[in-house]
Amino acid sequence: MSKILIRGAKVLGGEAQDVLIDGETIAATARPGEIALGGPGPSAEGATVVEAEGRILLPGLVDLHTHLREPGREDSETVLTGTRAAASGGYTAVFAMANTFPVADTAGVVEQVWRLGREHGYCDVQPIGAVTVGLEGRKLAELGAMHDSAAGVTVFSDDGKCVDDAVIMRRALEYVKAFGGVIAQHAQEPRLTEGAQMNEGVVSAELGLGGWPAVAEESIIARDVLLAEHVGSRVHICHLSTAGSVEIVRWAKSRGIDVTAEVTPHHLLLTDEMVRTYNPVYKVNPPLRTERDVMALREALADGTIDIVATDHAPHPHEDKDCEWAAAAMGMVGLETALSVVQHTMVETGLLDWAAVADRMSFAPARIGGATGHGRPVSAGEPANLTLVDPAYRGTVDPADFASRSRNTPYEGRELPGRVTHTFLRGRATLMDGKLA
Ligand SMILES: NC(=O)N[C@@H](CC(=O)O)C(=O)O
Repeated sequence: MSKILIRGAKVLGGEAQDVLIDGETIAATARPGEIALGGPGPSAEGATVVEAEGRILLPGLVDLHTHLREPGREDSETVLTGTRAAASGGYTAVFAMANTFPVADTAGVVEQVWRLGREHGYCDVQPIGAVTVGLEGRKLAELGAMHDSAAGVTVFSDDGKCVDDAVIMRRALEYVKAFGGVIAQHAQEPRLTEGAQMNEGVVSAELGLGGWPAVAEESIIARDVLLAEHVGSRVHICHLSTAGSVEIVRWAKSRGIDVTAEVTPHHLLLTDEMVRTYNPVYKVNPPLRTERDVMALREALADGTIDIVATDHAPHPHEDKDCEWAAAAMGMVGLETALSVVQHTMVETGLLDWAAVADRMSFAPARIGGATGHGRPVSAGEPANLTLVDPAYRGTVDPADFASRSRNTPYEGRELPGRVTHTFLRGRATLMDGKLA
């Protein structure tokens, strides 16, 4: 059994402590020096020492919204490359979206993705099952069979597409209620977004690009929180992007409706002004919105209206992005920059402390998705799923450094703070001194 002693890190940004990992679990936490000096409790003899003074120790990050692309689009990402990217970004568990080829709408496909995650061992992969067959929105997929499979699916989503039929959405909410599952909705009213290319507003009018109105997102969220209330079931809203969406979720929570919501790092930082460059790296679903929306999303993440940060890591190969705006695929990679963007937008602005970051990026997503063994306190007896961050680091984003197979980052050349130096999955370093194991 291998031992690792992490010395002097600020646990969740608080007091500096020593943390001893023995095998797959945290064996002890103590004041600096205590464990090494052979105080009472487990011995650190023979342990590999990680000097971590000035660093922040967090529970391993959990991403509720990752596109791993396997099966079917291995030219963009595979379970292996995507989980390596996850480990690089400090993640110990990711939820893999169902919009693969074939779609993850059967027990067979979700089990395949889950097995690949286990075999590669960089990060736990929890497949998300499709809500409807083929993501077509017409017929419920085999939700029960996916739940009962080895993959144990509890989160279902047609992400990339909206479950726009209210009756199908109602049935899905009713169905998952039986086993405590959750429907993660991609809120996009399809008729209101036909031909949409970017946020509908001043910039879209000036550029003459098809507008994507905020109401297309907000109307679906309003409907779905009411459906969740009616059915007495649980709904999760993917990638909130507008100030109005925040208001609806805030209202729903004040009514006691069982709703949770996520925001992506890019919606916390970037606006539709970027589209003036016509660089398709900024093309994403939902689209980048306005400064006012960005500020509302930050406040909502700070006050808990928005529960979590989820990356919506959406890898695309060069040829699908290096083309004219209208033809380009939507989406950005995010796993390897998420924590830095959150540090920049939320911690360095004073909106969140590190303990709250641990909540929004580990505790809460693990709870929403039911990721066993993840999002646990950093204390003795818990599984050693941990992330070590150097918050003082300043560097420029270079996509050539990415472990992801795709490079479609909107942050190329941008200076962002912080760096994940180590990631531990059940006591094993998947990332050590910034290098993948
Ligand atoms: N978020 C994105 O812009 N893209 C996602 C799916 C989606 O369209 O939501 C993808 O799978 O590429």
